[in-house]
Formats: sequence, structure tokens, C-alpha cells
Amino acid sequence: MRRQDIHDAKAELRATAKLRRRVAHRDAPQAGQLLAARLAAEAPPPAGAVISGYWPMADELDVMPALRHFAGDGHRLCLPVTPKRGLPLTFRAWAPGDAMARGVWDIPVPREDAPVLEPDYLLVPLLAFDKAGNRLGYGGGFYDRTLALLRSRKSVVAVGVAFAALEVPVVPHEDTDEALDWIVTERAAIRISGC
Ligand SMILES: Nc1nc2c(c(=O)[nH]1)N(C=O)[C@@H](CNc1ccc(C(=O)N[C@@H](CCC(=O)O)C(=O)O)cc1)CN2
Ligand SMILES: Nc1ncnc2c1ncn2[C@@H]1O[C@H](COP(=O)(O)OP(=O)(O)OP(=O)(O)O)[C@@H](O)[C@H]1O
Repeated sequence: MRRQDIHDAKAELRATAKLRRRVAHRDAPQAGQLLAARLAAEAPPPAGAVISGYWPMADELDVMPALRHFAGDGHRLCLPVTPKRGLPLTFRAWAPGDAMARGVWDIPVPREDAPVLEPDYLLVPLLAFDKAGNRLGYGGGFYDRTLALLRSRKSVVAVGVAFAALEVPVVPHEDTDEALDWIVTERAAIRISGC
């Protein structure tokens, strides 16, 4: 597929995925709890790993129960701070209950005085995924750039988290897309082969 065709296909899938996610969010109010239990049982972070989550927006799957669980296990947590377009995300330390600032897109982010951390295990938000570990996000390319940078430095685990209903046969993808190592939904944990 040509680059422009891939972009068009992604844009189209983004629109339908948002609708599908709305329904999934409404139909699975316990998804965040189920996700926390599944992550801990089937795809647990290595001991001592710094874990990045995200502040759930719109109909995103609620990772807060999982983050509270990992904090209880002694992991350090961080949340992404969105930079200018074209740059990788940065991450700042965060703990449940911390006072927040407002970032890009009005997403709550840790305050400026929170130290910058580099995650080892990332819970990655997404709009659609396939079994090969391809992921569709909001189109900023932020997680692709971030994972490329982190993977060039060390070994990291990228866990896409999503409602099971967001699986599609194939997510259109290009060279710069960074595949996930795991996809964990409220129903299953999928280890991506070849990673
Ligand atoms: N909860 C959560 N936090 C997250 C992400 C996410 O997907 N979910 N991100 C995942 O990457 C990063 C933020 N991603 C963003 C991606 C695109 C735009 C953006 O281009 N916004 C446009 C409006 C586009 C629209 O309305 O559709 C703009 O601000 O002009 C902003 C943030 C970091 N934090
Ligand atoms: N490492 C990179 N270097 C240069 N361009 C990149 C890189 N990663 C992604 N891009 C470009 O960024 C744009 C957006 O990428 P894409 O549509 O894959 O975003 P996304 O994964 O849906 O968004 P996000 O990760 O922010 O949730 C694309 O034009 C893509 O080619």
C-alpha cells in the first residue's frame, strides 16, 4: 500500500474504532478491574520495573486499578507528558492521588516538579489492534517514536491495553510503527510471537 493509502486507511479505522470503543466501554464497566487481574496474572512486569500508564480519557480502558495494584507491589509509576508534534513522549513520576497539571489536549499530567522517569514496562492506549501486535493510536505517532527510542537504549515491554472488541483482522501499518509485545484485554492476554 502507498503511504497515503495507509494514512487514509488508518483514518477510516480510527473513526469506526471510536464508535466501537464507546459501545465496549458502556458494556464492560468492570473492564478496568478485569484488566488489572489479567495483567498481574498473565503479563506481570519484571521486579523493580518502572511502569508507565496513562490517564484514561473519553472511552479508554481504565488502567487505574492496574496502576494501583502495581504501586501496591512496590513499582514506581509514571504518566506520559505529550510534547510538540514529532517528538517522543516524556514520562514523569506519578502516584495515585497526586495533584495534577493540565497538558496537551487537556489531558491531566504530573506536575513539573515530578521527576522524569524512563519506563521499562508501558501500558499503551490504543483504538484498534491485531494479533500481530500492530496498534492504531490517535495519529500523533507518539508511542511509535517513544518505543523506538526506548528500545534503542534498553529492553522494554510494551503492553497494548484495550477492550477485546477493538481487535480487527489487520491494522494498516507502516515501517515506523512499533509493534507491541503483549496485548491484554478484559478477556485475554496475547503474547505477540516473534518478540
Ligand atoms: N489517555 C491518553 N493519554 C495519552 C495518549 C493517549 O492515547 N491516551 N497519547 C497517545 O499517543 C499521548 C497523547 N496523544 C495525542 C495524540 C494526538 C493529539 C492531537 O493531535 N490532537 C489534536 C486533535 C485531534 C483530534 O481531535 O482528533 C490537536 O490537539 O490538535 C494529542 C495527543 C499521550 N497521552
Ligand atoms: N519514528 C518515527 N519517525 C518519523 N515519523 C514517524 C515515526 N513514528 C511515527 N511517525 C509518523 O507519525 C505519523 C502518525 O503515526 P501513526 O498514525 O502510526 O500514529 P498512532 O500510532 O496512531 O498515534 P499515537 O502513537 O500517538 O497514539 C505517521 O505519519 C508516521 O509515519
